[in-house]
Amino acid sequence: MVKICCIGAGYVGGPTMAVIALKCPSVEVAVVDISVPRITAWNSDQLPIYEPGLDDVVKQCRGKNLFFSTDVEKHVREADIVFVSVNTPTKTRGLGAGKAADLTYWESAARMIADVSVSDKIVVEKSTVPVKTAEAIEKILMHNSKGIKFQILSNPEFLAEGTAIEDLFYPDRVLIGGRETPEGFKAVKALKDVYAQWVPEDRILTTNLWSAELTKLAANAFLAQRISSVNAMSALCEATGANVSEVSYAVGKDSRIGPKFLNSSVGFGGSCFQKDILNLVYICECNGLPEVAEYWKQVIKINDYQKTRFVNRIVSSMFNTVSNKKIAVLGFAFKKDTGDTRETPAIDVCKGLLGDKARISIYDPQVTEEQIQRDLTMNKFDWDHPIHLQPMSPTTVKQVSVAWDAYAATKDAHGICLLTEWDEFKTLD
Ligand SMILES: NC(=O)c1ccc[n+]([C@@H]2O[C@H](COP(=O)([O-])OP(=O)(O)OC[C@H]3O[C@@H](n4cnc5c(N)ncnc54)[C@H](O)[C@@H]3O)[C@@H](O)[C@H]2O)c1
Ligand SMILES: O=c1ccn([C@@H]2O[C@H](COP(=O)(O)OP(=O)(O)O[C@H]3O[C@H](CO)[C@@H](O)[C@H](O)[C@H]3O)[C@@H](O)[C@H]2O)c(=O)[nH]1
Repeated sequence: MVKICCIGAGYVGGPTMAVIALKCPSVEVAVVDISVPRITAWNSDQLPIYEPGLDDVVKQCRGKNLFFSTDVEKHVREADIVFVSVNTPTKTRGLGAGKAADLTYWESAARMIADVSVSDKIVVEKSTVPVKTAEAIEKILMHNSKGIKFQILSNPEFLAEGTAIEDLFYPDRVLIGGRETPEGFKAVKALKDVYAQWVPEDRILTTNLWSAELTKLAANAFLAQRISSVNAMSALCEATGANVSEVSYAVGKDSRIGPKFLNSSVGFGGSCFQKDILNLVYICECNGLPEVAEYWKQVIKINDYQKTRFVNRIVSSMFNTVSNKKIAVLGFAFKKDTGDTRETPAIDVCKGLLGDKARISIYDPQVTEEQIQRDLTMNKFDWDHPIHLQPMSPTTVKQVSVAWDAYAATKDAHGICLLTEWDEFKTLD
């Protein structure tokens, strides 16, 4: 029986491994994490993340061929294939701060794999990493002096939150990059055999390591660029009387452009787009490509501009002040069907309104008051570290209250900000 171990039981590791376990009954899958509360939650009826369809998949396999554990070393030692799906946050200090990926957690996982292994293994990069990371990981693993052989593969994940299970069941593509050597090809085939149990062969792409690593950053940059393009257009629409929904619909009808990812918004959020583009920008700069870096930086600048523009429009339309006015915020998650608030535009909008002394009443069907208060008091990029390493916020923002439904949040409000497109908001009175 093939044994898989995944280090990191987060938004990617949990759902991805649950689907592998479901689709490959002959594979034993262990998902391990240093966070005890997270693993406890994965083993309970209240999973640590909200994702449609996930409960059902986990219930079908947990205890059979899917296990969640904090015994990281034991499961790594026993595995044939080790996925690494740990945090790769934006660096907050030192060289490349504010842009480069912080590979602390990745490196410590790689060193642990090297230390505890007693047999050859395939190590799979599931986290999003800078191009050429595999080279560094190889160095760490190969210098183990025990004669154990490791093959490194890059298998970036393209799932989107809120549709993770659907995306994993029917992926547009699965990408596997490996070394172009006989051992590399053999490792690629071993991983391909796992996915081939439910993904059609023509959707499993194999490339060299660097292409796979870079494709992940490129795909996110292209997606985010579409949103910044339509959001930039929304500013011009508002200035001219054009309607951005009509414009984007008509533009998307061109089959060369296509209709997806053309919804204008308060700006994109989520743990990936900004982080991955900043990382791409840094890589371009390090490779002596300042023009290319500048080009991608603009995607982030427009995103920040859109969030600021939204706040400014609210304030200017309310006699240039929201001081002591009650503003209702409907939706705090970065998109519908998730409780994830990482880099949600709601944080910037709320902070902007608080800067003008508004009173804010927030309702989101999946986000707790505790999370909202943490988000509004946390420093930039602190959110992307393992939970037990995040700073606890000693204070709460007094002008912010959290309501139990949309009507309570909007009662007596001077203005309403609709920040997440939850379906339940469509049918409100
Ligand atoms: N969230 C997404 O939609 C998504 C999609 C594709 C790719 N990614 C990438 O996947 C990676 C993981 O993202 P995520 O959203 O699942 O993050 P996450 O924070 O939800 O999960 C990461 C987990 O790794 C654990 N961890 C960190 N260091 C560890 C170690 N040394 N040993 C064991 N466990 C450790 C943390 O405790 C945490 O539970 C990131 O690189 C991200 O960019 C994310
Ligand atoms: O037309 C659109 C589409 C999306 N968004 C916003 O963009 C953000 C990101 O949305 P989405 O891409 O659907 O969710 P993520 O879970 O962040 O998924 C992205 O980031 C993941 C992590 O790398 C990748 O795996 C996915 O392929 C990629 O879609 C959200 O704030 C959305 O509201 C828009 O503003 N307009």
